[in-house]
Amino acid sequence: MATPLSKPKLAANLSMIFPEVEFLDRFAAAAAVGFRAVEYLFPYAYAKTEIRARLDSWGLEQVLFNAPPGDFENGERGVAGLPGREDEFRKSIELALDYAATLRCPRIHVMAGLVPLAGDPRRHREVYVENLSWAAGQARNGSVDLMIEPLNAKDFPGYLIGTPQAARSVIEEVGARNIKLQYDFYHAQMTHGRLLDTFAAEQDLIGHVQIAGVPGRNEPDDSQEINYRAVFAGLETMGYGGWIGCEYRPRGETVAGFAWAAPYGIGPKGKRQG
Ligand SMILES: O=C(O)C(=O)[C@H](O)CO
Ligand SMILES: [Mg+2]
Repeated sequence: MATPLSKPKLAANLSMIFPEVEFLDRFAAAAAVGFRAVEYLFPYAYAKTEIRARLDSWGLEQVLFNAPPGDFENGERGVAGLPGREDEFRKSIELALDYAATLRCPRIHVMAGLVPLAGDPRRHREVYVENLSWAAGQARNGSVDLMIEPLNAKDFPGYLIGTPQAARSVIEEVGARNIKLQYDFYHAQMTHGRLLDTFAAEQDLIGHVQIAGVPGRNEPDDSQEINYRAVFAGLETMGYGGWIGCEYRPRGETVAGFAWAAPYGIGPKGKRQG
């Protein structure tokens, strides 16, 4: 029997899909195929008013972006857990919150950073907890949730937070209601599998979800390992009503690859969802 059709709230990740068009034109491209919400990595190369204008023009909700990650081009993946970078971290959060206010974005992913081979993970974790405690207080005034996302060790060797359990441990130690877990099914499958079980175990902390196919991080379709029809049905059964970020690299032209999303109203004839 076919899995009952769920109605996942899909958000377009504009850092990954529509690579064939300029970033600021991706908002129109997402709206044209039926998305009502967008997320991306870093908006800082653009004036926040430029982005706000596109969200308004195309009736899009901004659901997530990342705090500045340090020197991303040279391999840094966050500074929140890097000893000695505390001042830079605080300035990065102030900038991210300034963008979040204009973009009316309720979630910011705060990347933890990489632990060097000679580094002490305990010290890095200590710094991450201290920085997140400070940042949670800053974000609370603007009703912003700060997200922690476990990243898989194959793509992100040395990343400070590799499992949902490690994320939970940090969140519980920080003890702030606005620090939440970002559950990316791509990283979860690359790291541990048992996707819906681990989702259920951490659901009380989960504030955002992302998806992609495994192993290619391409379209989340039947050519890849994860059965997303079953995942969406499971999320619906568990009462997850949040956004699901489509954070995948299209194999070819983005719109040609939306067959997987057609049942959810996304595609060349996309009808606005919800
Ligand atoms: O890589 C991912 O899955 C993310 O969502 C991070 O925000 C960027 O690396
Ligand atoms: Mg992700």
